Amino acid sequence: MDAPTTASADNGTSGGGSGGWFTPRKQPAEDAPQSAPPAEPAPEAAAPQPSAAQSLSAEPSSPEALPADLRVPTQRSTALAAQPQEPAVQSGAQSASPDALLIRRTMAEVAPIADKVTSYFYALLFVRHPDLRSLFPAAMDTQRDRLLKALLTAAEHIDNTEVLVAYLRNLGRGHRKYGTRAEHYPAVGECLIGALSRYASGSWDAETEAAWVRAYTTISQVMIDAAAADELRAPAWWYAEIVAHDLRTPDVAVVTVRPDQPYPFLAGQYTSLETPWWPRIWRHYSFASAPRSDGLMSFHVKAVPAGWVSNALVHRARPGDVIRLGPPTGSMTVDHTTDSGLLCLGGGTGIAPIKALVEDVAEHGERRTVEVFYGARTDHDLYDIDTMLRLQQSHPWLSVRAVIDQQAHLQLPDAIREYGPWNEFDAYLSGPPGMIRSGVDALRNIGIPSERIRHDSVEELVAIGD
Ligand SMILES: NC(=O)C1=CN([C@@H]2O[C@H](COP(=O)(O)OP(=O)(O)OC[C@H]3O[C@@H](n4cnc5c(N)ncnc54)[C@H](O)[C@@H]3O)[C@@H](O)[C@H]2O)C=CC1
Repeated sequence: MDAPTTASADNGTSGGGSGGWFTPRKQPAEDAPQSAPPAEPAPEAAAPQPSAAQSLSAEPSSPEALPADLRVPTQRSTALAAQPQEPAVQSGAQSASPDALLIRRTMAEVAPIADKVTSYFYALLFVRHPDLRSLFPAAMDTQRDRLLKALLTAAEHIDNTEVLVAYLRNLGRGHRKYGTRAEHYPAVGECLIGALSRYASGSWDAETEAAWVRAYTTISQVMIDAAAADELRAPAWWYAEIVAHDLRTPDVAVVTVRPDQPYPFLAGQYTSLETPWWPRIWRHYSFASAPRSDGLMSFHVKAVPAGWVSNALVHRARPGDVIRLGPPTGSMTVDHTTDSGLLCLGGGTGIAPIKALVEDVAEHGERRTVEVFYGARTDHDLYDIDTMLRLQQSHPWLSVRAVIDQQAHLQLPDAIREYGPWNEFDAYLSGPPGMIRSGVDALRNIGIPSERIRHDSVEELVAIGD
């Protein structure tokens, strides 16, 4: 996710109130590409929405989802769902706004029946707007619980304008690859309110509805504006040809691709990826290398049980196949304005972005200490250890330690306690959700402040599989 930016009332958020329900203030270009859905099923491997450790306890965001699919990092300060008569975003720390309170009341009522609300929402959407069905994947299973979960989190963080706006801009940009257009937003908003009003009937009233309309109008306007601005500078998606496919273990492949046009990204970021075999199903993968002069990019993919995309990438994809990539996103990137050491924990395929970060430091010619702990269940699972050791040989500032659960009888986060001190280090964590959680705890316990701990969203990591 892009760094949060402060938004003013005019910052693309002032579409509410007039012109009917959720009527966007301005339309992006009419010829937006036709393709995939304004929603995305769960990710498989890489991890969206890098966030500082303080957002662990909450539900950080998914960069790809429905317009109302809001998962935002935790800090709270301001009001997105603005005061009545004042639909724009507010700034400054303050207690919950009246709209936020109304929205949370709705969410509290629907939380126990989230499944019903979600089903009803999609039923409404597809019955009233059958043309939108083709924007979603054929199988909606993984989509089903995303929206409500996201809304619950948005309700929780509705007053956190800064983070929410940054998140929504990212979401708006990310939606371009689905073929989402400005005119789709009112349809989603009306069906969302239709579903909420039906299932939150105990607390629903005109005031509550007005609060939701304001909030959704604001949300959709930020996304629409961001998509329109992005259209001026970047394609909605990139085609990328697979140029190498290296099966490192029976279920882990390193897949190297060549995008059809320049693809700017930063080491530590991730993208969304769609295979030709599962149209409109996008999954997130971290880039496994820093940007290269030849433009090639690679991903480490582990086939997970019932993972459609991951299994296709590992077992079916071959050089010559063409995939699609969404825009790069994520902020688990190296801060080159400091010379602090980097403490990096990579668990399993989580080593992918860590390798990219190491390459990034090397390219910047910095001689910062970089300490990598690479965790795996068995030594066979250390599929990229040779690459990491080669990097260690070339760079005296880099040290790589393998932590094998079976041999060490401890997991990655425990291992770092035996080294250090780490209090002068910036920490980067990449791997399974359990590792991120316990890693953050371990790092905090050894004195690394939260704001110096970076990782992708645990929320997204939890939602693994197809
Ligand atoms: N940017 C990111 O954060 C990325 C995350 N991933 C995620 O990494 C995971 C990789 O899966 P696998 O290779 O199967 O890894 P895995 O499940 O085999 O775990 C790898 C290592 O992480 C540590 N670990 C795992 N669970 C832990 C826990 N609960 N507490 C403490 N340490 C734990 C252990 O040292 C283990 O050997 C996937 O969930 C994938 O989504 C992958 C790429 C990038």
